[in-house]
Amino acid sequence: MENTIVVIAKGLDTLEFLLKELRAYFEPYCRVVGYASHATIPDLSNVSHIFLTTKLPELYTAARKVGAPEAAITVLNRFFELRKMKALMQIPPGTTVPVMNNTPVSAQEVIQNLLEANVDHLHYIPFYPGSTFDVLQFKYVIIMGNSDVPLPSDVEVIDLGFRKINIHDLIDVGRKVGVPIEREREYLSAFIVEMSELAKMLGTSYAEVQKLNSQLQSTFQAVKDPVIACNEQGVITFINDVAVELFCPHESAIVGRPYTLLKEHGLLEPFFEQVDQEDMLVTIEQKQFILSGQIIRRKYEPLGFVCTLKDVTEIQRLRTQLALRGHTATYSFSDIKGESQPLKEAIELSKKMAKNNQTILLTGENGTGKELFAHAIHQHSLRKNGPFVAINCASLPENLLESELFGYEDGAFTGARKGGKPGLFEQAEGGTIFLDEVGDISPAIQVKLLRVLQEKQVIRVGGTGVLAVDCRVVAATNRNLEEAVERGEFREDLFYRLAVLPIHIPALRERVTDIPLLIENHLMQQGIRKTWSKEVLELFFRHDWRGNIRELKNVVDYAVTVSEQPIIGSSDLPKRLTDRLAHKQKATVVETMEEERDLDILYCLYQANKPLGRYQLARLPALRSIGWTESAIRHKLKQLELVGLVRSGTTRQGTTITRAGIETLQKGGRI
Ligand SMILES: Nc1ncnc2c1ncn2[C@@H]1O[C@H](COP(=O)(O)OP(=O)(O)OP(=O)(O)O)[C@@H](O)[C@H]1O
Repeated sequence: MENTIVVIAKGLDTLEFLLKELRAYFEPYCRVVGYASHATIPDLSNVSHIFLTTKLPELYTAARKVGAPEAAITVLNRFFELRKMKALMQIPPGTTVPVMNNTPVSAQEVIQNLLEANVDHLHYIPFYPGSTFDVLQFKYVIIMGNSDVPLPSDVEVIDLGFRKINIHDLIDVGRKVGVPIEREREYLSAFIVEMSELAKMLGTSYAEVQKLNSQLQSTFQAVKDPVIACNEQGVITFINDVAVELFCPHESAIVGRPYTLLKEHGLLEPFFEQVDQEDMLVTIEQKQFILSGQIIRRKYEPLGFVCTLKDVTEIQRLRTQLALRGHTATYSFSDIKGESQPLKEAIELSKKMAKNNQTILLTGENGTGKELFAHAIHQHSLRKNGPFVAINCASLPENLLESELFGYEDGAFTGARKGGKPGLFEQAEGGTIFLDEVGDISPAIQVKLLRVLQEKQVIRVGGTGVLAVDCRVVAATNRNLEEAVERGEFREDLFYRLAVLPIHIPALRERVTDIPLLIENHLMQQGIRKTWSKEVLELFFRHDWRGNIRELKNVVDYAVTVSEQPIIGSSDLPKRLTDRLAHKQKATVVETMEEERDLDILYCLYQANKPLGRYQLARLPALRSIGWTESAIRHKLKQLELVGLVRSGTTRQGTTITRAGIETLQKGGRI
């Protein structure tokens, strides 16, 4: 399963807001994508986590239809930004206030949230598009970030903003997908700071805020590590059960009492004295913990401190797990299934080249198995006992990719870790580094990479010292790098350095005889057995498989999920696949694969009926599911413009289809 999280929302505004929040927490460790429930959601059978924004059954049904049966589907727990609640607290008790949202269920959900948080001094009534009562009879209306209904100006609108994701949901899933502990701790501290600022703002004590917000309480209980917060007088304002167990198992009603009541309270003293401390290794009850504390200040005024403890054995376990995930090759040649001649030749060649120490360049379309080959080559090489470090060069912004690859020195940029950080080339010492999507790297990184390949040396970002590295490079790309060189987009000298030993991985359409074996193997891994009608297999043999094995696996998962018969027939296949085959039969003019691919893009522009940028095109499920990337779309649009089928604006105005483009679609039987 891919390390990808999907969020499905009812409204686009909410979706956009939540995507930003999720991406900030999970990226670059896990990909996050989102869909509105009314849009066509592509097959998600490869996705590990699906989040729904609200409890609506239609969202659940949408997720079940496209997700793998074993994917975790979670309804996000969400809560308002606490500071926004100040306005609510000032409404006189007993006032009737409509709570507006885009459906009755979500309006009710917000009311429930408010009541659970003990903000129960008001009488709330759900209000949504279509509600029959006249809003004018009320003095206040609560809205959540947007209002689909125009509101009269004499009603006081209290905007609680979009509800944010409960930090507990982030932490919980973050641990499963490999978000580092540092980020978890950073979020937790920020959350506590927000709480304490709110307390000050409302003029209440921390304890009152804690009472006010049961949501917060459950968050702290759900955090599995001890958390203690004190105000500036050293009075305990939060403590979760794990911390009670560790520091004062025989006491009760601890909140509101001085921290000196805790066992080992001397450890917290520096924070009380407002001395900022580095993380410390401490031993409590014969167990080792990392103690981190944060002094909470608003402007220069101290508000107290928060301490968290992390069990060292747990940290070590997580580190090993991450290291194992990132730094070992998990597949060998026996995992590459297929008996066709082109595949056998690619395997034989790879086995021979594996023994050599030279740089290998794997080429092939998306989803052909390049990554699988890279793992297998490492396992078959003399470096097999060394690390295998993989990175997708297209998935990170330029500066992050640079520091990931080459490392950085202390103080290289704001937020740089103390003591610097070794890059992946250093971490791959004695092993192999796999540079996936190498064709997408920027000119600046191309220069740096060339240096590593030529000199076998790296210079960390912000550093001057030269470090010798000993690792073998295996790179992969789905771009035609020779063409990129001709167009001046890829350095020629780097191309020759990378393509010392080139291996081409054949596309699935060049080895359709492997399809039955691939299907059987894929289903066997999930313990499923199914029979496929002859008609379906014939369709599979004729299909273009532009997303290759990844697309095949998705189609198979889809068919297995929707089929209710013992034998899978063509009616169980995704519509886009059968549609495309139907179009293909109609087409007389368009024959080559390349032209088919052009038609896909032209058709999307035709359907959109307005200019679309390459970013928007790359996010269309119809193009993404068959492997179109943003950079591939950019090149294709340039080609189509040259032959007059599309027109692009001078700046970022997007691209439109021309009359000639529409005629091409007609000739191709698409419209
Ligand atoms: N010969 C094969 N036998 C079994 N599974 C395969 C084979 N080739 C590819 N796969 C599976 O197909 C999926 C795509 O493979 P992989 O990620 O290696 O492709 P890729 O060429 O690196 O794709 P991309 O260019 O998009 O990164 C993976 O789930 C992989 O396990």
